[in-house]
Amino acid sequence: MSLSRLQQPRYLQQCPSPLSPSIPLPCSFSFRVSPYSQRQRRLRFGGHTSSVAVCCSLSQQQQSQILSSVTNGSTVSDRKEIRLGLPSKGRMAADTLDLLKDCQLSVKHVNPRQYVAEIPQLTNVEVWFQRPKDIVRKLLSGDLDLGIVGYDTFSEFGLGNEDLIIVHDALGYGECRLSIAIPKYGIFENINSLRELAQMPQWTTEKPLRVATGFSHLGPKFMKDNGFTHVTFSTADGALEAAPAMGIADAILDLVSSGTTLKENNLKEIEGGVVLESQAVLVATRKSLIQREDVRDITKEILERFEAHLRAVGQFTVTANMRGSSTEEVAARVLSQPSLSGLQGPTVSPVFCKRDGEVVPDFYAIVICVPKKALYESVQQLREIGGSGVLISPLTYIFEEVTPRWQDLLLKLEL
Ligand SMILES: Nc1ncnc2c1ncn2[C@@H]1O[C@H](COP(=O)(O)OP(=O)(O)OP(=O)(O)O)[C@@H](O)[C@H]1O
Ligand SMILES: O=P(O)(O)OC[C@H]1O[C@H](OP(=O)(O)OP(=O)(O)O)[C@H](O)[C@@H]1O
Repeated sequence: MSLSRLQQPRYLQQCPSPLSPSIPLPCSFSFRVSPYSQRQRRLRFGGHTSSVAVCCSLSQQQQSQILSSVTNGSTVSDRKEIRLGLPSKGRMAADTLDLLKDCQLSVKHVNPRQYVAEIPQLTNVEVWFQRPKDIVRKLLSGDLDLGIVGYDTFSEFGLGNEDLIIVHDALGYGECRLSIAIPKYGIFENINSLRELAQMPQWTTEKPLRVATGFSHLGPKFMKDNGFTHVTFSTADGALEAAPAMGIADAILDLVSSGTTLKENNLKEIEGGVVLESQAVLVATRKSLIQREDVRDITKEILERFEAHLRAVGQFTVTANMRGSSTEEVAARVLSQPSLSGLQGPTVSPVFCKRDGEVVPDFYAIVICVPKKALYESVQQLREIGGSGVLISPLTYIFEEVTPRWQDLLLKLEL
């Protein structure tokens, strides 16, 4: 499909305005950077600090209102094209494009100010660049068929809706965890677990535990599931780590990857405080997959490419020469070594030469895949059993006979 067609206003008219945020939370911080360490969170509100706590637990009624508002969008059968949502900016954007490129699915993005692009290898697929949370909302409303987001965003904005299906749960980037953190000092000095935090006598109806978080769905649910009765939540668009030091919150619930931001703000994680582990995932809507064969075909192709690439990323191909009496004898020697069994066992091929006018096997060439982590160990084991001329090459794709995640998906769809 040519971009010129995509640029026509019809598409822009078809694309609905973004849904309102799933949870209307009135409070957000604006801040300017002060001359402290980059990861220290100091917020300034025109020279004054402000203390705001907004209770944002969701009632059942609110949740069902949100769900019905997001599921009443356009139906998938209205559209002929297949829409894939990709993060428009932020941490996930570049890595997502890199993954697609590594799978020979480069996105052709002619104009960086436009939010629509194409993947020439995928017929009839429109790429829409959106904020991760909007990708999830638009999957729910039926305005996207497929999307790539962090599992945290999927869980927070997907609200457990069964129409969203994770097609690939481990795309290998955007790794982080959603975790509770508390100050290292003061009344929290000796608190090291969620249980201890819940049991602190300080939390009462009048003075509940105040948690600052951007995860207004997962936060209250997690705390309730873990026995916190006296707890309120406040929110902000970033720099949550500043909230305890500012006196706005007692604890925070935020994403952590290296842990540097917590450390530099005198905060610590606690045992049992991880709500979820996250990385980038490929999501599709059940409706699109069930109703449209072309969506299933494209999903299968993307999934197969992802699986083949990601399987290959951790492996090297190793070839070596070896003397021996037969292919079976050489194979047995290779298999006697723990790191040399490859993905399905070694390939052993005779290398022929002409001796006294006769064509005979001179030596054997073996080919195996070895995990990158076990490379040196494997080379040593090969040498021990007589391997020579060891060649190592990177692997690009490993296509298996079947794609396990595709089989799982068909089962989930009952197809
Ligand atoms: N250390 C980290 N902190 C935050 N997000 C991380 C981290 N490591 C990986 N991620 C992933 O990146 C995503 C954040 O991406 P991005 O910066 O675009 O989001 P955002 O700031 O939440 O989006 P928005 O600007 O739309 O509110 C997270 O949802 C998570 O999946
Ligand atoms: O464990 P670390 O590696 O230190 O990363 C964690 C920090 O990264 C994210 O913030 P980000 O940098 O995206 O800025 P934000 O606070 O404005 O969202 C997140 O909200 C944490 O603050």
